[in-house]
Formats: sequence, C-alpha cells, structure tokens
Amino acid sequence: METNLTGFALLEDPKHNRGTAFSREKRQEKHLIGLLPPAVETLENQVKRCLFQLSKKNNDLEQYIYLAQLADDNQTLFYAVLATDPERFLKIVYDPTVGTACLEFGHIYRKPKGMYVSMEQKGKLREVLKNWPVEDVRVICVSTGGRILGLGDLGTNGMGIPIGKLQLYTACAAVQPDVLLPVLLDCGTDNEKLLGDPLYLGLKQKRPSTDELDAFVQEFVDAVQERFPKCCIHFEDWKGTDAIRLLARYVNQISCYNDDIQGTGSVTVAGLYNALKISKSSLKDQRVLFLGAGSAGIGIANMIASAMKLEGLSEKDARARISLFDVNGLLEPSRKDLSPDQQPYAHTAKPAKDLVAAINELKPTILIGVSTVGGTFTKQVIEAMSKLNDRPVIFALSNPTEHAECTAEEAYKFSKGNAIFAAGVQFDRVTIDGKSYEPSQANNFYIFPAVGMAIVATEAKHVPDEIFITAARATADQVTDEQLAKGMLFPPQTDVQKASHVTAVKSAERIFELNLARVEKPKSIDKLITSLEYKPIYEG
Ligand SMILES: NC(=O)C1=CN([C@@H]2O[C@H](COP(=O)(O)OP(=O)(O)OC[C@H]3O[C@@H](n4cnc5c(N)ncnc54)[C@H](OP(=O)(O)O)[C@@H]3O)[C@@H](O)[C@H]2O)C=CC1
Ligand SMILES: CC(=O)C(=O)O
Ligand SMILES: [Mg+2]
Repeated sequence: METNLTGFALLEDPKHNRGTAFSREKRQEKHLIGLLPPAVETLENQVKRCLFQLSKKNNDLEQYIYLAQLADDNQTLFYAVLATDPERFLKIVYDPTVGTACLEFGHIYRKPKGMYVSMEQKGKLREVLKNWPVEDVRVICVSTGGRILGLGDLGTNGMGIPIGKLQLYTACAAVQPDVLLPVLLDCGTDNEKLLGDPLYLGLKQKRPSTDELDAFVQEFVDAVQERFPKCCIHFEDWKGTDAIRLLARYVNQISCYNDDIQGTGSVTVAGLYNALKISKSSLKDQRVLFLGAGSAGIGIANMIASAMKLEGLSEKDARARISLFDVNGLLEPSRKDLSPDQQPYAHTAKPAKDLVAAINELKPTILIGVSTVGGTFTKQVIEAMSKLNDRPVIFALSNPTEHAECTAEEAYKFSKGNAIFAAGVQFDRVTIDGKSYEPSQANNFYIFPAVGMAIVATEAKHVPDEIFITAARATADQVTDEQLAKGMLFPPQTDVQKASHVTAVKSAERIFELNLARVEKPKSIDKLITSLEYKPIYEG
C-alpha cells in the first residue's frame, strides 16, 4: 500500500481506504487506532455487508445511490461488490438505472466525481485540467449531455454517463480506475425544465452556436493533448449531429473514438454475426432497415457496410442494402433535409412516411431501432417483418427501457416466437405457450471497455473503425453453439470480464497490425493485457 496518508485523511481517500479491513499493524502505522470499530474484517465480509445493505434498498435508484457512495468511500470494495454479480450490477451502475440517475442528477447529487469543464472557463482550459491530480490519465470519457440515452438534452445531469461508462471500463475490462477521467463539458442546455430547476447544477444558459461549440471543443482537445499526451478521448452521448461532425474531424487526428457511433456499430455487427448463424445466412445477403438515422443509426449503418465489404461487396453495393427511416420518413433522394452522412443511404425509392409501408416496399431481413422513441415497433411493424421473413432479425436498441422500440415480449408475441431479438437493455426471459425465449442485450458495454483496455495497453494513436470490426468478430465468436441454440447473441454477462479480456487482446493485436500502437509490440499481447488488469483486492 503506497500512500503517505494517515488517520481520517486515509479513511476518506477511496483509492487507499480499507475501512474495517485495515489490519492491526496498519491501524498502528497509519494512526487509525480508535478511528475504526475493533473488528478486523476481510474484504469478503465487507462485501457481504454491502450486499445485505443493498438488499434493504427499495428500488434500483436507491441501489445506484448506495453504490455511488460506496465508490466514493472505498474503491476496492465498490469493484469487489460489482464483481460478485456483473449481470445484476450492470443494470444498476449503468443502463437503464443510470438514465433515472441522470434525470435526477441535481437532486441526488452528493459529491463531485470527475471534472466539470464549463464554457465559463473558455480560454483557460489548460489551467483547469491542471487541477486534476492524476498525471497519467489514459482515457477521458466526455459528454456535453446533449443526448443522454434516449432522454434528450440533459445538460450537466448527463455526468452520470461518463462516470458510469468509465466504471464499466474497470468492472468489465479491468482497466485501472486511476487512469480514467469522466468529464462533463458544460455548454449549457436547451432543456427548459432543467433551466427552471433550482437544484440544477449546470450553467443556466442555452447551448451555443455550432461554431462556438466547435471552438470550445478544439480548446478542450488541445488542452487534453498537452496535459495528458497519452490520453484517448472517448466521446459519449453528444447531440447526434455534433457527434458525427466531431468524430469525422478528430478520428484521424488524435487518439479518440465515439462510442455511440463506433461502439454501437460494433456491438450491433457482433449481434448480427450471431443472428445470422442462427438463421443460416450471411451478412452480404441481408437487407437492413433502420428506424432512426442519427449518430447510432449512421454509425451502425457504416459498420454494417464495412462488414459486408469484408464479405466481398463493393462499398456501393453494401450501402445499397441499407436504408434508413427517420422522424420525417424514409431517407430517399427527394428529401432536402439530409446530412452528408445520410445521403449515401438515400436510395431511389417511393417516399414513405409509414414504417409498415416502407417495410413492405423494401423487404428488409433486419430491422434496427435507434429512434429514441419507445413503442415504435408496433404489432403491425413486427407482423410485417414476420410475413416477409421466417426468422426476422429485430433489434430495438434505444435506451433506457421505456424508449426501446418494442419489448422482448412484444417481439416474440407478434412474431409468433420467430424473431431473433435484441434490445439495448436486458429484458427478462419471455415464456409464450410454454416455450421460453432468451432476449439478448445489444449494448455497447460488450465493446467499449475492451477496446478501451486495448487502447490503454497499446497507447493507440488513432482508433479507426477497423478496430471495432475486429472487436465485433471477437465478441461474436465467443458465443458457443449451445448458447446460440438458446438464442443468445452475446457472451453471458456473468462472464463479461472474460469476454472483454479476449476482445481486448484481439483489438490490441489489430492496433499493432495497423501500426497504430505507440508502444513496442510485446511477445505476448495476452500477457501484456493481463499485467495491466486491475484486481479489486487489498494489496500490501
Ligand atoms: N444499445 C446501445 O448500445 C445503444 C443505444 N443507443 C440508443 O439509440 C438511440 C439513438 O441514439 P442516437 O442515434 O445517438 O440519437 P440521435 O438523436 O442522433 O438520433 C435519433 C434519430 O431518431 C430519429 N427519430 C426521432 N424520433 C423518431 C420517430 N418518432 N420515428 C423515427 N425516427 C425518429 C431522429 O430523427 P431527427 O434527427 O430528424 O429528429 C434521429 O434520426 C438512443 O435512444 C440511444 O439510447 C445509442 C447508442 C448505443
Ligand atoms: C448505451 C448507449 O451508449 C446509449 O444508449 O447511448
Ligand atoms: Mg451512449
């Protein structure tokens, strides 16, 4: 244990605090005698107490608050508790409960975590970043709170997302927590409810123009490069148009990626690889229709097109197999509101405002929801997909739960059990007429922690889509035939650390192949990753 802290200062430092697990010798050495109850406990016993206390909480948000406080008190114990049951705790510290926590952020706030970098500090960001006490930050997860899950603009309340995402780097892929920094880039909010809330913690002003935002982001990017030269910037939950524009600007310039675009593209392709093993067909033969054409929709579409190209299609032919439908209807050439990223998917077709009509016209084999709007995959939509396909692939990816385009139960019921279904959240198993169905969770948490570990291990200078295609294949290939037979498209969440390790190793190999690493290639990438992995135990 390396720290000069003693007494209460030590007990208040989450990295070094062990609470009742401080040995008698350490209590003596660190001036803790009298500051703790006499029992000297093991970490296992402390975990038991936490689980008991969690069992007394009345709802998921209360569990979230309890765990947030635990993370502030004792980092080791926090990650040890999460490790007891990743499947149970992923939905508490992350999606969907983190959505409720973000809605309530100003109300449940206790203690600062990470950094709040606001437009008030424009021109001084280099100075601001110096206030962070850790010198070697390797990943910053940064949001403007512009589009938090499917909940819209939540301004500074969005801070729950960078915090939760980075906790998953550690909980899923064992990245050392010290090298991770959540940042909320506060550029105001257009959310009137928050602007009128006396407990709102962000800047009470409207969002700036695109030019002003971009200049602020540029200053932030420059300040990060200077203060943390080995740091990768993970963009998360920005307004869709900002997300796409800024990724295009920085992806070949600095170490950065956008999880909603690239991570979501990757996890969806992983799910499709396995869905198509079940339906015994190949990706290049599919026709894909999206509901939603924002950052996730375009990100997934581009990733599917890249994966189709690997199966021999040209870029043009791959894109011809993909169509998108948004709030204004089908994307087609007569639409005057399309962005340059949407235009390649605007194929000649009859204009359509009705999703069922578009399905009947385009005859998709795969339907993907990234619209942010719950219930949009109606009975008629699912029935239309089922009439056209023996095994329609239906992914309702919008978060959190109420925003999913359909529930698992609806997907199975309206398709008579034939849908190959995944959602952004984990729905419970469904039983219809005595037959049980296992819905999958297509959520980027299978990808970003593992890719994050690969980036940390290799000090990757850029993070292009190729790495995410590799991560998709690595994740998909870990699902066994037996699991596929149950309809599982992803590795079991109980094994998420094992799965993330394998995906991290493969992603790191790809980073070396692409000459993007800033470290020398080791003899064993597997051993390199293992050597970096954080373990929630008290050492020394
Ligand atoms: N499962 C996962 O791992 C992930 C899930 N997501 C989820 O995907 C959703 C979308 O994210 P993202 O693409 O970044 O968000 P964006 O805001 O960028 O895009 C939303 C898209 O949906 C369209 N849309 C809005 N309302 C409707 C409607 N009623 N019918 C059809 N289309 C509609 C919007 O059109 P317009 O722009 O014209 O309003 C836009 O094209 C979110 O709910 C998010 O939680 C995102 C990342 C990962
Ligand atoms: C999961 C995720 O990144 C999202 O819903 O935005
Ligand atoms: Mg996101």
